[in-house]
Amino acid sequence: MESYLISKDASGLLFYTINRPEKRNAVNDEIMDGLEKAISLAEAEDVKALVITGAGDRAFCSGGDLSVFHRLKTKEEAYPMLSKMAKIIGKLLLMPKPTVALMNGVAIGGGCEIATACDFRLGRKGMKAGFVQGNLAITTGWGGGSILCEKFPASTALKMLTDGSMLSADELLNMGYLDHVYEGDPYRNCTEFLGKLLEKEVGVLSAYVAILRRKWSEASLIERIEQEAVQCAILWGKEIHHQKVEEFLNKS
Ligand SMILES: CC[C@H](C(=O)O)C(=O)SCCNC(=O)CCNC(=O)[C@H](O)C(C)(C)COP(=O)(O)OP(=O)(O)OC[C@H]1O[C@@H](n2cnc3c(N)ncnc32)[C@H](O)[C@@H]1OP(=O)(O)O
Repeated sequence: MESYLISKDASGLLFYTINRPEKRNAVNDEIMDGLEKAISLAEAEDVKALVITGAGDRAFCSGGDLSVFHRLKTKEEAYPMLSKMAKIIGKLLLMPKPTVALMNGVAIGGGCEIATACDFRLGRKGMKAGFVQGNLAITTGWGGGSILCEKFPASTALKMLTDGSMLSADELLNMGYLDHVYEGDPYRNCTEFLGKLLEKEVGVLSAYVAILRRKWSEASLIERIEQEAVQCAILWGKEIHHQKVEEFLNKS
């Protein structure tokens, strides 16, 4: 089974689907590479927006694949992985087309970081999301913390990050993290939410998103994302982090 799927519909939407439902769509190197490929493909003239989603109805993305990444013990071993995904999420953040996180299920840790980098976030009724990294004695490491602090009020962002709790779809909607909560077919709900955006010329969409991208570039957001990866790698190398990951893997 392909670990990710890339498809394009007639209305100009490019879909990137994380296809590892048996691992709650956890991110490994292949998923990172697939996301980078989808971001590149979305630059095509006929693409109006990039939609990121997950296979199945249990999880959007459960973050980094702990069964793989827990082998990374030191900050020197963790940094290349963190920096690789931080760079890809930086490309997602600044890509010249609108982006949508179609959150078909739970989003955890790095899964929230991917969603936060998108322009719009749609959540399936009943889904939950949480920046749980603090519970694993690390911080976000793929840029999600820096982007959250850029896009949301400081207290909202800091509470989400330091709390490390799973928040319900209604809570996420009320705080403005989700733009819409949907029931039923994800594709239909996504196209209905985008609505008249899909009638606009690509040049208009690109010009509008450029206003946001320019703001974030001038705020040195890419540099801040890189610093976040460096900081996460330092915490990653500490013993307490490895103990917390072992606890999760032993639970499983
Ligand atoms: C790389 C760091 C990155 C960052 O911060 O930058 C991070 O993302 S750190 C955070 C990492 N993610 C997590 O801690 C989430 C761990 N997973 C869970 O809490 C649950 O699995 C959940 C809530 C996603 C789904 O719970 P549910 O009860 O529906 O399923 P199971 O827990 O039974 O899991 C099914 C199956 O999937 C495997 N699984 C789930 N998440 C991950 C993961 N992140 N990495 C690796 N494997 C994962 C789980 O082990 C089960 O596998 P099985 O072989 O069936 O035992």
